[in-house]
Amino acid sequence: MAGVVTPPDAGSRPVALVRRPGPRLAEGLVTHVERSPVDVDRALEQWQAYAGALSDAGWEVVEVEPADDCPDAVFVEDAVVVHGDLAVLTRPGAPERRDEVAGVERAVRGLGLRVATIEAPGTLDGGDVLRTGGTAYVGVGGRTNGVGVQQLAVHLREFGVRVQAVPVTRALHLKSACTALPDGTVVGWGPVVDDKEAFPRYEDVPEEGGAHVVVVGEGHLLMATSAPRTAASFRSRGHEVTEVDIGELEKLEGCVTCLSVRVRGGGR
Ligand SMILES: NC(=O)NCCC[C@H](N)C(=O)O
Repeated sequence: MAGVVTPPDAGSRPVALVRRPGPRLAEGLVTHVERSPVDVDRALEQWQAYAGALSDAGWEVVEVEPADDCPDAVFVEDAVVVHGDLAVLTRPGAPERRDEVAGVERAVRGLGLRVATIEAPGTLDGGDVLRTGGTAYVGVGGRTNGVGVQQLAVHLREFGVRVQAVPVTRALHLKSACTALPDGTVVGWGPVVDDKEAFPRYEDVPEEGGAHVVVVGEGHLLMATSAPRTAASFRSRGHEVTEVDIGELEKLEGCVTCLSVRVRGGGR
């Protein structure tokens, strides 16, 4: 498949972990949207194009072993938070998703990362962890609880990261509601951002999908095609924007951020 290598081989490019969607994808959880039929073959094509876009942007794309019994495994970001050379394996808030973590652990160990864990009664989903400017904002109220935030803070203390809990009640994850541009501006879909004041710089975007940006290079953003007006506005501000259609994955409340875990430096 274009752009994807399975075993990690030594190289200087930063690594992006991805996990291919399995045959049970259409059974994935939905919380804030109505369930609609998912075309699994089309989702696989869209995922391949997403992985290809990361590769084209300079990332070494490494596949986590498939987890065919876990419908939501493609949303690999939720199973691990990688900071420097440390991989914090999560304890997903949805019990249905906890079996996803074992394969992700093997992948991060294979990359040479150190491993820490979130333990019961803590819960944490990677999609709730928004890092920008030395702070990790962690969404609490959906899949992540306060104990999970405290445990993450302990794990990230060695990096000098400030951890701040923020409420999430209107979206699945914090990063379903907002993400950050390279300059630290948090961009969000207003109707689902609980506390805009939590961020030093915050801006509304005109489309829900516009709240999801992955910074894949200097000034280079990866976004979904579902937010063309936001993409145009970011381009007019000097960003390069690559757009990918992830429509089948959006039906399961997925977004561009949750389909990969970016490992910048560290590990090997
Ligand atoms: N970080 C994310 O936004 N992950 C999306 C997870 C979607 C999945 N259907 C779930 O409900 O867990």
